[in-house]
Amino acid sequence: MFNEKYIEDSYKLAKDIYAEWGVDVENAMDRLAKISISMHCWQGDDVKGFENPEGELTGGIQTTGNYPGRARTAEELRNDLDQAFSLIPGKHKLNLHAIYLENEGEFVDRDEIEPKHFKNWVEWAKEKGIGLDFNPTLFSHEKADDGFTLTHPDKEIRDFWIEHCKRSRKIGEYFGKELGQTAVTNIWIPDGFKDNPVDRFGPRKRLKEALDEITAEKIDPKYNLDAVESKLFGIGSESYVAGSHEFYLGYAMQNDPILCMDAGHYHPTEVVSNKISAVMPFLDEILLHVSRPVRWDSDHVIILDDELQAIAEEIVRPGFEDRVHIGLDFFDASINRVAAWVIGTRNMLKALLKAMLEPTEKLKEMELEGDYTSRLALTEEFKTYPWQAVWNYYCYQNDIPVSNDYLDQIWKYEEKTLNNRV
Ligand SMILES: C[C@H](O)[C@H](O)[C@@H](O)C(=O)CO
Ligand SMILES: [Mn+2]
Repeated sequence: MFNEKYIEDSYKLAKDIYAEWGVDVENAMDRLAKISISMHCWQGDDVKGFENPEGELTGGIQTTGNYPGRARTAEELRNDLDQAFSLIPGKHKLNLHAIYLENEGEFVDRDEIEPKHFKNWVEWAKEKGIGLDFNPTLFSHEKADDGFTLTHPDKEIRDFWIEHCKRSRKIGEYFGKELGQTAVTNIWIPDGFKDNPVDRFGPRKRLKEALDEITAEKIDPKYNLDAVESKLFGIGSESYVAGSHEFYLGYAMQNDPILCMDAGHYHPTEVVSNKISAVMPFLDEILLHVSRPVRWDSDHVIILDDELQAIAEEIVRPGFEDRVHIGLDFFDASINRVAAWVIGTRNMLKALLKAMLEPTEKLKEMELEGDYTSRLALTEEFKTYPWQAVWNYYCYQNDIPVSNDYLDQIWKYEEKTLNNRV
């Protein structure tokens, strides 16, 4: 157990050190407490869901690893989520996919989903006092097996997926009404070509028309916000993806949906952190899928690396917390899945706190005066300022295990619960 005296003493020291720079650590902790991270359900079961868990994961995304203990039912997944949330400070949200419906033994196809299939999730979320977000699932289905959904040349298939997305928005609206927190319903489609297409325009035109039809019914943004997620390429769609960044940026600028940017969905030399300030002058709100691509869109658990820190800074420095919805998107089946959630979500929070402990206004002044030497010297120094003492205190105050102490709970849960799932 982390020593309480050590936590309190080091916090006091850190508080004084930051105060020298005019940084109020208590304000930073209050600011952090207001941020809700949307934790994704699909880390808990390798994106299998409960519609057809034996089915194959398609859409050009992949989980690798066979660590024991994957959740096999909604109840198991909720128990795992309870365990994860108990090790993360703050009140957060859960991001659900349509395939996480509860269909009471009956097959419910994607064009038939209704709010009632998610009522247990809503009851659970009410009990926990958390919000829910939603995603239609346009993969892992026979009607998506050829890699096309909303852009499909066959109108019947397109209509099937349009109906699925329409119903998904109504489920988002239901979440918003029931839980008193706006749900974000995010559309991601895998549609694309392995090799160079002749017609690049046709699928994009069909996608625009499909989105227009999906969003034709106005839903009060108090309850549901639509989001559209772009991608550069996927496995099997290396040459062309219809829903590219430019496509959805244009769509979001002309229409209501908010833009979703996933950290793994760009060329490896491009970073989402640098895109936030570029789109914010034009868009009211955005959604992020914070992920970690390693050589490809591999969806590794996010670590406290430079890009995660830069994303946090780009949210915090301009004060965009109310305009940027922070969602996580990673799925690693090679490690304890509850730990994956806890490590990734704690890292997102750490990065945000670290950014909140920066004397941004002073650094901006230096920049405006052209003193780039001080800017560089200080931004480097602040990297090793005692933010960790503040983070530890924040966890301690929230009654959440401090530092690696949370691992004890992970191992106990693994032994008592996860290891029994054979
Ligand atoms: C399961 C998610 O919807 C999926 O990861 C999507 O958000 C994505 O990023 C696909 O590459
Ligand atoms: Mn994503």
